[in-house]
Amino acid sequence: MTSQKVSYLTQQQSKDIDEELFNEYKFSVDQLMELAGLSCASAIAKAYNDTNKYSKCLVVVGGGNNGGDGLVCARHLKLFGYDPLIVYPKRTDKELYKNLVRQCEKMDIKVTDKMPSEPKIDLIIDAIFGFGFSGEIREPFGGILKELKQLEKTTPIISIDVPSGWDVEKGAINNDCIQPECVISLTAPKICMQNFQGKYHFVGGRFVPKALQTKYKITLPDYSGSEQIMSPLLVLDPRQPLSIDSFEFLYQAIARDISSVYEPVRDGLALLAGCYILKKLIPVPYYFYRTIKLYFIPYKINSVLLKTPLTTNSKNNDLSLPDHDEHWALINDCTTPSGCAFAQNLAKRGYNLILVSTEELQEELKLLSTHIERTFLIRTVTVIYRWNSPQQPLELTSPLTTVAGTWSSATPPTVGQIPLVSKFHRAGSFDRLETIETIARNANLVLYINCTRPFNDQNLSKTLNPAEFQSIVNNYLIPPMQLAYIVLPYMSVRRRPAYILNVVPHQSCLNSTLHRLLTIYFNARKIEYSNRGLLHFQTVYLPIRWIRSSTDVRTVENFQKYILSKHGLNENNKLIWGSCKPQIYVDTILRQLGRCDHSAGYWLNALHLTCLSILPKCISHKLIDYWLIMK
Ligand SMILES: NC(=O)C1=CN([C@@H]2O[C@H](COP(=O)(O)OP(=O)(O)OC[C@H]3O[C@@H](n4cnc5c(N)ncnc54)[C@H](OP(=O)(O)O)[C@@H]3O)[C@@H](O)[C@H]2O)[C@H](O)CC1
Ligand SMILES: [K+]
Repeated sequence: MTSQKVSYLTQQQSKDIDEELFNEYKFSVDQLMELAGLSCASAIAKAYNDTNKYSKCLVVVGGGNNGGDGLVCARHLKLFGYDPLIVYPKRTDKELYKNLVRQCEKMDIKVTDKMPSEPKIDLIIDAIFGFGFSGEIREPFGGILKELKQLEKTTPIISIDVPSGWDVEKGAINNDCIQPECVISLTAPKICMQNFQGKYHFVGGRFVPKALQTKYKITLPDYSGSEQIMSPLLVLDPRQPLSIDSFEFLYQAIARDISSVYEPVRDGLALLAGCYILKKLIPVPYYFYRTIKLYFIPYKINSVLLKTPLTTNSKNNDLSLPDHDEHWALINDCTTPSGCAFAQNLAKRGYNLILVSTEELQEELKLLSTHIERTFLIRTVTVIYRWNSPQQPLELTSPLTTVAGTWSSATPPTVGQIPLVSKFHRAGSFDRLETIETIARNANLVLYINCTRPFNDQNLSKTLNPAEFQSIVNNYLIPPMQLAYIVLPYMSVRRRPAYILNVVPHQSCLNSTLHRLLTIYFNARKIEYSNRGLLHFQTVYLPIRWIRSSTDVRTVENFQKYILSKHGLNENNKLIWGSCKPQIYVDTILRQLGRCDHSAGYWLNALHLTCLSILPKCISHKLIDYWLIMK
């Protein structure tokens, strides 16, 4: 999914909208079918664009409009250079369908009744049933779907609108159901697509007038320009071993705020999720396991942490930190322009910094850390996230090991006290928590979450291939989430104030998955924290212009190089300052946390920020824009 929000339709809604398009809006079936089929062919051409590898397409056509879409799609595929073959076992006795078949035959597309016996096919297009499907599958389609299920092992299946045989709302109801690699939802995804685990999900069928959309209170894709399809909604490559902390989780979690639904069983689920062997013993679908793990473990851990306050005052306590009385701030994604600028601003005020960035940027991270230590005479610790190699434990690059306390195997730690020594490393299950907990032990003032990636930027997600997109998501979206889940309770236990500042450089980020997830999370935890005046959460919009002007962001490497060349490092490899002006925010944060004297400046800033937050976005963004230029 891009983090763009699109409504999921029930079967009834789909039928109602369909009917209204025909009856009220006076579209004819063939008009909409043409557009539907064209979007499908366009999506296929986009996802399977290597016509040397993917040439022979088997289009399996059912008796309803979904089948009609398939016939149209076949015709366009032919025009796009593919070699389609149509299997049409139960021909519809209607003029429209006869015409569609004739058009195909005239274009040298073979139409047969039976599945080819020795199919040498590269792609299968499933146009058997769409949202009109219900009940038990009747023949000949039962047999055909069984055959497709076998072929699925070697050949990608692309389903039009709904994977055939799936319940339009419940999804795949048993293991016999096909699992397409790609689905092109028409008009909007049907509810079953919330369980889709394939590689590509497109939305097409750009024909719904605004008024109809308003009437049904649905959100449809925000197609760019003249596009007939929206870029993949959810991009996962099942062939690549997925990091357990994948984007899919966010997608699932966002799809519904499960915290309220599952509250009564939350602890049970968290425990289940914590059992690494569960995945091996019980064949639960991977996404399910992943979801419960990522969503429920934090709750469990949080409660453990909250119940086990660590007596940091005790002299012989393992966790007494040498820097307990110092101010430490954590900056996530500190190699971005704004992250870098915030780091320098905090350092200027005497804060020691925990600088977090991803593996690919470790050189830059080192550079930044040295630069800051030298310039501001403070201490820094660098932490690297390594999300792409789940086998390897996370590494801390600086002396955090020395401040994390010592443990003996005779007194193993509790969940809340996981040490860094490798023999306690809980591979798999609690992977990565060590780092995060260590951060929590050390960051005694500000937790800064920097979310400066324009994930919603449509052009970006379009220009990156699925693997790259996923890597960006894993690298830049998940760390802040985990930090938020794990670090906050820790800080709360020690009565350390936490200030989450979510910095976004692009308007679209305000609708981003991360932002929404953080908001859900913080709203849920607000009472717990705000009673003690410990949690502040704020999103600020710092417009940075590089996104719009970006030229070549087709690869992650280029993307990062681009960021660095533009905002992080110049050609001489010398650090330059970030492009935003964070001083004002840093001041405000520190004052709000009581770390600075209150002053007229504080109130002005507070007022300023409050005003901005209550103004409509379109105005506040303009104002901040203007304000930054003026400064
Ligand atoms: N507004 C839009 O988004 C548009 C979407 N289009 C496409 O139209 C389909 C929906 O088409 P519809 O004709 O309403 O229904 P289907 O094609 O999905 O299904 C009807 C055919 O399937 C047969 N069927 C149904 N259930 C079974 C079953 N259990 N076993 C076997 N066969 C079944 C049914 O057979 P009958 O014998 O009952 O007639 C029909 O043949 C939508 O999904 C989009 O793909 C439009 O093209 C444009 C507007
Ligand atoms: K289908």
